[in-house]
Amino acid sequence: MGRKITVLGAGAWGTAFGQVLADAGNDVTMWAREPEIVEDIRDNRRNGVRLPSVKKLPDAITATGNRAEAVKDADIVVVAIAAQFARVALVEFRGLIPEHAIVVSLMKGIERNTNKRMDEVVRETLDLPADRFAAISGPNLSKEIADRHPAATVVACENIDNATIVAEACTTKYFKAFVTTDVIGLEMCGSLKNVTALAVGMARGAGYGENTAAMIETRGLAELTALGAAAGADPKTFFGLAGVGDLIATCGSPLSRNYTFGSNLGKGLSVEEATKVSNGVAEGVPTTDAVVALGNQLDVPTPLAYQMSRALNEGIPCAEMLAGLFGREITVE
Ligand SMILES: NC(=O)C1=CN([C@@H]2O[C@H](COP(=O)(O)OP(=O)(O)OC[C@H]3O[C@@H](n4cnc5c(N)ncnc54)[C@H](OP(=O)(O)O)[C@@H]3O)[C@@H](O)[C@H]2O)C=CC1
Ligand SMILES: O=C(CO)COP(=O)(O)O
Repeated sequence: MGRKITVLGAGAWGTAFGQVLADAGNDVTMWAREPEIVEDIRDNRRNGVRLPSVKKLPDAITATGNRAEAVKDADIVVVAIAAQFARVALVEFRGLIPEHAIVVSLMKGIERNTNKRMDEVVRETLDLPADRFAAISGPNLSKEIADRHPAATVVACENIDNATIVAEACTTKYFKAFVTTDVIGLEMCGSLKNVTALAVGMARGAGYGENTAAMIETRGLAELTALGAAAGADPKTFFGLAGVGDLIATCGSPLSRNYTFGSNLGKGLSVEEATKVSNGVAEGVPTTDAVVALGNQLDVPTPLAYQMSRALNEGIPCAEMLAGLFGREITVE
């Protein structure tokens, strides 16, 4: 049975996921703050600004810039806003979202200054009980999914029945959703892999090859697993689609904004220059410092995030960033 689903944020992933939801038989309303994007989706079934590769979105997608109208009677509300702006954007929806609706986050980031995950930010801002919050994360490069290439993802909710409702709502012939109750694990995977992708991109941009990339990915995985476990996640989550799976996709593709941002740094661009040429939000950039802070808070070493933070804040070159990953002492892997 098709549901009424609203997507807040018509960026690349919000729009591509809206298409998945429409393909799965749901009625989809996109909310965007820019009138040009609303009009383009509503009148032309296009999002020429954020997802130009899709020439025609499904007829079951419409758009509005009116918040109350967007979420009225929604069964599911999907949030796909740049993580650092989630709080400020969502506060405007407080009290508007129907009492029964499940709220789903697609976002992959940790909030700067509070060091909070998106499940914490969304629930706090909307005053939402845990059983009505779900997160979706996995190897989901938006352009490939918009092209309907086969892919899979994971839906996490403390209430497995609600995770299943969301998974069913986004299942199509080409998009497969698995479920879990490990919300913290899923959030940590999605956010922290972006820091690793920045570092791998930087190494690639600097001209380093497979050994270097494999070293960063493996050490990155160990770091995000340790931090995730300390935050309360199930370590097994890090070895599934949302962990290793997303690391492989994000660290291996120029379609990733984080990888590309890092690659531009590795080629010698400054953070300002890399930001200017970035095609959408590179969540790893603000998340890196939040990961270092979270590591300090939880007493977990985060050498990769720390060195990446030096690259972003102090402009250290890639060779120095990588040299700083390891001490002189020989340790057990
Ligand atoms: N692209 C991908 O492949 C994937 C992305 N994700 C995650 O999904 C999230 C969204 O990514 P994506 O859609 O690709 O990013 P984009 O950069 O394409 O879009 C970001 C969206 O956030 C909106 N936004 C930013 N600031 C505000 C604000 N103050 N108020 C309201 N809306 C705001 C933007 O609106 P505006 O256009 O007005 O600026 C835009 O709709 C990120 O956390 C990302 O990590 C997860 C999986 C895959
Ligand atoms: O999360 C993603 C793929 O799963 C998208 O990565 P980027 O945000 O780096 O583009």
